[in-house]
Amino acid sequence: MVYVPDTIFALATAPGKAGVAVVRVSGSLAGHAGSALFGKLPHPRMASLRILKDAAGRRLDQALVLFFPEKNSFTGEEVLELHLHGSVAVVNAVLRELSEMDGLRLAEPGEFTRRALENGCLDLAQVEGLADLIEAETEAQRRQALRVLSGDLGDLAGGWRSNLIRAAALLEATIDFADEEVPVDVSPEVLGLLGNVRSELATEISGVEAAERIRTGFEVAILGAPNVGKSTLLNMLAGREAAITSEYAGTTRDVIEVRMDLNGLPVTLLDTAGLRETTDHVEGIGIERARERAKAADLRVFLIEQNQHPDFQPLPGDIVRTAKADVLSDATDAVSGVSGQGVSDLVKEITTTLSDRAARSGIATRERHRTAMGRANDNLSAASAVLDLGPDHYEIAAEELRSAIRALDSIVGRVDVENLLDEIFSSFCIGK
Ligand SMILES: Nc1nc2c(c(=O)[nH]1)N(C=O)[C@@H](CNc1ccc(C(=O)N[C@@H](CCC(=O)O)C(=O)O)cc1)CN2
Ligand SMILES: Nc1nc2c(ncn2[C@@H]2O[C@H](COP(=O)(O)OP(=O)(O)OP(=O)(O)O)[C@@H](O)[C@H]2O)c(=O)[nH]1
Repeated sequence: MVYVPDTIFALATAPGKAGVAVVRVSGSLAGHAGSALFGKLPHPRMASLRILKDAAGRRLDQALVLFFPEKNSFTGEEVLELHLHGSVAVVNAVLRELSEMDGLRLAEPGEFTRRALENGCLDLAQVEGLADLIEAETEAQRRQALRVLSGDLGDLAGGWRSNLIRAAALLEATIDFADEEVPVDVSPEVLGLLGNVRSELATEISGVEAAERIRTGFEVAILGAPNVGKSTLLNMLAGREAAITSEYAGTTRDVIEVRMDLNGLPVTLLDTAGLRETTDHVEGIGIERARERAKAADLRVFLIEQNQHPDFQPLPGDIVRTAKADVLSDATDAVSGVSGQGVSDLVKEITTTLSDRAARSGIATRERHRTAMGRANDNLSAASAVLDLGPDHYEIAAEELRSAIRALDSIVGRVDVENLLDEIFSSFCIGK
């Protein structure tokens, strides 16, 4: 018997009151569900205004409806979209009506996208891009996610794949004719192909770190002695009273986080406990946390009281400013969270530093991609090494090429990814 998946439905827009709410239905019964709710289906992919009614003929809502035939929809299945008045009562009534129809059930998180993947409408990298696009809060995140959703990573991997398949074919041809006179030595061409792929892999691998930061955010820690004005500066940067400030040294103990959008880059600012020797147990824990988070941060901003020698060492690339610019006679390279002096200059320096790092990102965005590319790269360097040993070793080289191709195929989910799917889709919201 042919397996027919359930028809699924869910609210696709955010729950709660809204101008319009979209309920999506996908599966072989989507068209039936539409006919049951409002009669004759509209032209495919054309919006049409209809009265939705329950099984007893009572009105549920007046809605714009869309029908996508099989193979011509987001999921690749029949899809029905109901653009409802966005009230809790309307949405609940329509969801209840759908749940009472035979063969229909509520979708699991990410299940629409999972079907798009299973039906070949999206590859695995595009699914990741879609997840990132929905999570995107800043411009850099949106642009990066959209690139992956559009298939750029799959295209890149596909290009490498073609080159490696050509290289493998050249080797196979030589292997097949091993006992005969082979007129041409294929190894220069094969090495050329491998060399190109390897250098592009190396570039992409080196960009993943920056792309991961764009995805998850850069961390910037504000550090300095107690009372130097770290919390006051954080509040000025955040534009709100995120951290408690006081004249008592040792006020901040937990790490305070503030999310910001700096020129399109997602940044988490960290306010930390003032660094000093202390006998206070709780303050000591705070200082330990401050040191750990500062170490892991992408960038550190050190605030230093004029004429004081801090007992901590800025790393190269870190930013150093003198505190309390407003009470200094010479406020060069100083900043004040009270008067705002030097703040825009500080923000500019943080932004420039992080933008330079973000610019190193390529197309690949995840550790998963880096691992796959790294494995392919290892296979290719092994292949290149054995090629130099002569035609007797071409079989081994060809095997390494096949492994490299398999590694690259895992990027788009062509192989070896079944176990990943649950993990990837569990992060989706229902209705996506
Ligand atoms: N109302 C609505 N808006 C939406 C979506 C949606 O599902 N519904 N999307 C959902 O995420 C996004 C748009 N993405 C979509 C991607 C593919 C298809 C689609 O029908 N694809 C078919 C046909 C392509 C074509 O004819 O050009 C296909 O891929 O075969 C629809 C929406 C954002 N906006
Ligand atoms: N004049 C002046 N006073 C400041 C400035 N920044 C902070 N202060 C004052 O300095 C004191 C300490 O400020 P905080 O922002 O709490 O300092 P902190 O570095 O977070 O202190 P800890 O939590 O103890 O590490 C408060 O009385 C602030 O009002 C500044 O730029 N100029």
